[in-house]
Amino acid sequence: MWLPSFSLEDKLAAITGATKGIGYAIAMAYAEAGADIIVIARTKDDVHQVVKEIEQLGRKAYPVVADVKDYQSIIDQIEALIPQEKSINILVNNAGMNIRSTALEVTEAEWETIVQTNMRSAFFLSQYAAKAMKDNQSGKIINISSVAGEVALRTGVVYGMTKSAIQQMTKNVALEWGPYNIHVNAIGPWYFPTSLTEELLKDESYVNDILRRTPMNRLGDVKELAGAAVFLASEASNYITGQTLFIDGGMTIYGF
Ligand SMILES: NC(=O)C1=CN([C@@H]2O[C@H](COP(=O)(O)OP(=O)(O)OC[C@H]3O[C@@H](n4cnc5c(N)ncnc54)[C@H](O)[C@@H]3O)[C@@H](O)[C@H]2O)C=CC1
Ligand SMILES: C[C@H](O)[C@@H]1OC(=O)[C@H](O)[C@@H]1O
Repeated sequence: MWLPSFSLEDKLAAITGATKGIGYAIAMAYAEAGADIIVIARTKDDVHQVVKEIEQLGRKAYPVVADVKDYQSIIDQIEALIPQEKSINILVNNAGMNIRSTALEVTEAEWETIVQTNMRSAFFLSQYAAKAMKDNQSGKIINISSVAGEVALRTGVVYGMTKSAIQQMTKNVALEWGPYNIHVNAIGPWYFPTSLTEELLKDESYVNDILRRTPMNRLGDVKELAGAAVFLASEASNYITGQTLFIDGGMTIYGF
């Protein structure tokens, strides 16, 4: 057999921000690939709606209603919810947000919100998941970064800093946890229509600016990102760790 397995059968995946946009696409693709899902987001009704959709696929789903800034609440809910004999096999640190202030305008409050949401939560949830993965000598962590972690965007210095940090964290913990067979990778999207980008993408001239920087001359579709997320969660990526895979229509290689 040469074709590796892309199946997530019998795996338990925890996904932050799993009720909308990229996180929702990943959650549904993982369920279709056979995984049970811990659905983590802030809005109770949204979380329970996604739980229902996953159960309709024949998978188990566990609702965790929390703000990732309060990552301890997430850990406590997971500990209370999942059966003793189960533990997280896959963690997707997806939840993220941006406040698009210029560097001269950024406030400390904005800094704290962006840093705690995008960076601190990802590290401490990774640390929590990795402890069980180390015992199992197996695990997959996928961090959702952004092209903003690789190149300068006009959409906020603090956001870009957190995404660069996510890419560096991916490398560092991949180095430390490689001996435990824990694979840690990141995905760096360019623009995908979601609620995070909805307002921006209503501006035709802004979209034209995006397309001028995009060799494929179009925005992404979250379904095109879900496939890479399944690959990085499956056995098919078992010798890949510490990498950031840019899913960007070619944007990060566009020189001139
Ligand atoms: N949509 C895009 O064009 C791009 C998105 N990204 C990244 O992809 C990830 C997902 O973004 P989208 O799906 O576009 O956003 P979205 O806003 O459509 O969905 C984000 C999800 O995360 C949840 N979330 C946000 N802050 C949270 C918090 N503090 N606690 C718990 N849940 C929280 C939201 O409720 C939602 O379910 C983010 O990390 C973002 O930085 C990166 C590059 C481009
Ligand atoms: C590509 C960026 O990550 C994108 O830019 C924004 O303004 C949004 O915050 C998205 O994350």
